[in-house]
Amino acid sequence: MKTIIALGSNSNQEENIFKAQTLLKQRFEGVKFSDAQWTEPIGIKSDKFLNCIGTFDTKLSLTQVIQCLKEIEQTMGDSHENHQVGKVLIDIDLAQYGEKIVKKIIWL
Ligand SMILES: Nc1nc2c(c(=O)[nH]1)N=C(CO)CN2
Repeated sequence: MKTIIALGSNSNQEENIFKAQTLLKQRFEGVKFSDAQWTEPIGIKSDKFLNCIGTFDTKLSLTQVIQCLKEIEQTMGDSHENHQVGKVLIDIDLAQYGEKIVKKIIWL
């Protein structure tokens, strides 16, 4: 299934986006990334976000893809506690799975 994901970080941004891209390449063969772009934080007071989009083709189900993205976030140390204080180490959202829009990307 053709899949679109959105990556974002507002803390140690360049390093965290790079690390997430590396982990995603290990999990999803052939994943391609857009250039990363700096964006103003939306909905929270924080440092700027570094955002990018990833696309890949997968045989995994929608639930499995979401689970896999969550595991990568956790591996990188992202947590609810950090989010509560406005710190997003890494956010990897499933935006589109096949024809299904799973989540609107707010910063686009
Ligand atoms: N510009 C921008 N703003 C955000 C983003 C994001 O990725 N980019 N993610 C959020 C939730 O994690 C909240 N606000």
